[in-house]
Amino acid sequence: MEFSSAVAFIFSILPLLLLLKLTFSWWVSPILNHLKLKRCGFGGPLPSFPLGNIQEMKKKNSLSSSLGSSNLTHDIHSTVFPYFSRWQNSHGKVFIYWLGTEPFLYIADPEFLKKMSTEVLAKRWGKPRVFRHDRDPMFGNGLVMVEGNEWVSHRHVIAPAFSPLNLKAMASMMTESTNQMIDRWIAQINSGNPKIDVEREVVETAGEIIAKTSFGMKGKNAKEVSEKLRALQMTLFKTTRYVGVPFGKCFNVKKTLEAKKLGKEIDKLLLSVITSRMKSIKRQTQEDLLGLLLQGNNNHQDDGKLGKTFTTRDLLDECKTFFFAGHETTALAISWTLFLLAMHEDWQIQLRDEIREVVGDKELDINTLAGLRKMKWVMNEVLRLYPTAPNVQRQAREDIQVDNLTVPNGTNMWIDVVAMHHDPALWGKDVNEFRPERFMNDVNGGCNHKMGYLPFGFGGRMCVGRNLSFMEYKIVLTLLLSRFSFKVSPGYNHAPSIMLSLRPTYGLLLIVQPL
Ligand code: HEM
Repeated sequence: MEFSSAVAFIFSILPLLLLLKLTFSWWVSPILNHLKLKRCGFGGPLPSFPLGNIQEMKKKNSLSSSLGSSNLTHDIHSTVFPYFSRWQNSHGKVFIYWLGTEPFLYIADPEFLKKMSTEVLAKRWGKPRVFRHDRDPMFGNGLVMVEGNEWVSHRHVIAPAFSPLNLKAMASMMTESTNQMIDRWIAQINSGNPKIDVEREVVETAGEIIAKTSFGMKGKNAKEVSEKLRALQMTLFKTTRYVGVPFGKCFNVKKTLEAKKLGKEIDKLLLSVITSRMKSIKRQTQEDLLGLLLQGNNNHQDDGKLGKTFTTRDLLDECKTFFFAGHETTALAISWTLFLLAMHEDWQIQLRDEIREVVGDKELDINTLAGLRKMKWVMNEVLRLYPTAPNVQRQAREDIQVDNLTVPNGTNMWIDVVAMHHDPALWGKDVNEFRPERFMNDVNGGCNHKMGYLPFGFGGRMCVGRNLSFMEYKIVLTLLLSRFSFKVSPGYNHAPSIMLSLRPTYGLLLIVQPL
């Protein structure tokens, strides 16, 4: 065969080869995987090609996704995850379901989780690759997504930035933003409207706080970055997504392009902050997270690497990661707390008394805040009933043996924290009641399994920012409870739902009265 006809032949069979490859990876391979998982001992709802179980996941629960204003129940699992609640009834607390052609191991059994996680070191866990691409504009290769030895070195550099000593310097930034929010509320109340959507307000304030504490941005700039980052999150999570489905992105090209554009704009804004801070690295005095990371890496090299670990790209991804992982989870914990306190006036009074005794006229610093014990029980109980990070995800990077079951290498995992936090078998009959005192003498709140309470995840990958969130939670609540009392507004519609975090779908309308 002549050279030119050989080339022509190769080109003519290329589409066929491509078709075979796609057929194998999207059709044959998932079927083989399904059979393998069945052989390994896992059941679950029957998937169909190409959506897997997505169709069923979109079906609304018969209870409907809104609980209304008259039924302020905390029994929310079947509202926020109706499909998991249905599948649990027929397949138990551990089963396989499918997002498109990707298998996910659903876990709501803490004993299974304990056995599985003791088998695997933190650095050997993966994060679902199928989410990596989807969430790239938000997290890039930041700490939430990075794996293996790279994760070890990122975590090693980042963790000390959250030490109590470093957090101390951030308290005043938090107080400043909260006081600005309080001034807005007073102006609104004085104009005759005491109904405030506390979720919208607190999320906005927490966005500003994290922009200040992460990248040292203030005023208009902080607002712009935080607004763009939030717009990106909305674009990615407010629309119906077909993660795991072949050509899933094509279902929503407009939103995908919008997310990409926002991602680039944010990168540009943050990049200018990072480069100007790198130039003044020797004079580095700012005590925000970026400043601390730069100080920790201050032997600036010419090859684009910052000292031990971080490139400029790494820093950019970490700044975005802090923003996304940090601000909404904390803000929603504060918002759900205000809601629960509005329902339980006795606890508002108890916390106000504690604030008066422990804080009084003292400065709001980390040592003083440590004395707010009841406030910590309240935070724990709020994160039990309304875990703002409602699930934890992993991917197996090796076969994992749990008793007589094998979790095959590559299996994605979805740990349903909402289900475990509302399981009467773990917490008893009062599981759906707000009882902060259950944490009085037990950090695990009386849960009968130590892996049944996971608001901040588990093992070596547990939330690195939890100290920052404890401090922010206590500062914001102390300032708010010292100035206002809260009641649930008759217009509030109780509809917790998932948009990455667990949030109130229609906002959180409370009646706020100055004390
Ligand atoms: C109430 C507030 C918060 C909650 C409920 C929360 C919850 C979580 C959860 C469940 C995880 C996953 C852990 C796992 O995979 O086992 C996580 C990881 C993480 N969180 Fe938080 N978080 C909060 C606040 C924050 C804050 C304030 C920051 C930073 C400013 C932050 C940064 C991170 C990062 C970077 C990770 C990834 C850690 C790693 O994989 O090594 N979080 N968080």
